[in-house]
Amino acid sequence: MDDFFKTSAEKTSIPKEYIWPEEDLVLAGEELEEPVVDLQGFFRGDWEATQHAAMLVRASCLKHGFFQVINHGVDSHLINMAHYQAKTFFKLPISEKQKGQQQLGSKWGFSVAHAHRFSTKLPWKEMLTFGFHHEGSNAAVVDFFQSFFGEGIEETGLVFQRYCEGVKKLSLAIMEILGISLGIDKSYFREFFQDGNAIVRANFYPTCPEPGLTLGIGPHSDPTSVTILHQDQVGGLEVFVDNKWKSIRPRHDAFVINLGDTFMALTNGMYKSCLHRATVKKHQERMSLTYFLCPREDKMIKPPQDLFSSREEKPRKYPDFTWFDFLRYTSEHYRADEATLQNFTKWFISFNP
Ligand SMILES: C=C1C[C@]23C[C@H]1CC[C@H]2[C@]1(C)CCC[C@@](C)(C(=O)O)[C@H]1[C@@H]3C(=O)O
Ligand SMILES: O=C(O)CCC(=O)C(=O)O
Ligand SMILES: [Fe+2]
Repeated sequence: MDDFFKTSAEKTSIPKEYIWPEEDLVLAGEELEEPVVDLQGFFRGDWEATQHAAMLVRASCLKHGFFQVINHGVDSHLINMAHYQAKTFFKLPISEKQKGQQQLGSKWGFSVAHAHRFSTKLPWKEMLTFGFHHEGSNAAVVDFFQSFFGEGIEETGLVFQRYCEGVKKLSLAIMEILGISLGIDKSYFREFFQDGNAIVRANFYPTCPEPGLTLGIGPHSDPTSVTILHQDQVGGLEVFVDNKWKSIRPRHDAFVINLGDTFMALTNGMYKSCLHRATVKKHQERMSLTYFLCPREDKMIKPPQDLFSSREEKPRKYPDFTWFDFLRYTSEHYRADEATLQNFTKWFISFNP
């Protein structure tokens, strides 16, 4: 592990714990031609533009669960400030960052490579993770930063508090568009997530002496509902479509949206959760900010009536479960990969026949 903290010039190779199997390292061939969905018309209340946006969202969610949004309503200055604060945090001495070290059994705080949880296929990244409640106190994020890292980090907390409030609004707008795209009541999913929360994470991917042997994050779909991600201009995010890894060209004006397993279950498998990974680079470090939208923990994950029928053509694909059950599975029993929902379903049914 000590190697991780050396400067890139000092490193000649990477520790074996960071080396991924060859099948996970197959290079991306081309860029994904995913739709960029313009939300301006939706926010203005323009019916035709909203239908067009919903149609693009539907096509990409039926296929792979990935799209980008522009004119998303989150202030670009606020996004820049959030990146700046996150970068400033990751550049602190390791001893400062470790003051708020993620503890075993907790999701929150600073962690390097999940090294306290896993011992192989470690991701080449540092993370800072905290929670954000949609209906929580408007000082909760500031409180998190102060209690984990002490005084002097208030500005970072304030910026992230405002950033989360902006992204929360976007997340609920996306829920409305997803509802429209599925032909159900447009407020159905917005209301479902209104009292939800988010796992918020800044990912920092340092430069790597052997980028061809490791990954910033391995192939997985997010177990959460919808992920709203903002990345810098370096690039590294890749999505698995048509049996190939495809790279995503970063757009500063866009948020990346990818569906997670919980949303797939909420649509009875109709919309796909997106299989993705992140690569790292030899000479460029990279950063991304992720907002993993989650329902309230006791909410039942069950598709709305229109998306299944008791007759043969649309049977239920997953059991009724709560987000609490699924979250516990992915934090205590299973490291998220491409088959999380499938394996959770088997595991859950074996305990709840
Ligand atoms: C519920 C969660 C588990 C993870 C953090 C949130 C949402 C996404 C999950 C994760 C990012 C998927 C890939 C594997 C993982 C271990 C990671 O590399 O960070 C996952 C997260 C986690 O368990 O911390
Ligand atoms: O950094 C990225 O582009 C991807 C991050 C990611 O997939 C995750 O944090 O779940
Ligand atoms: Fe992810």
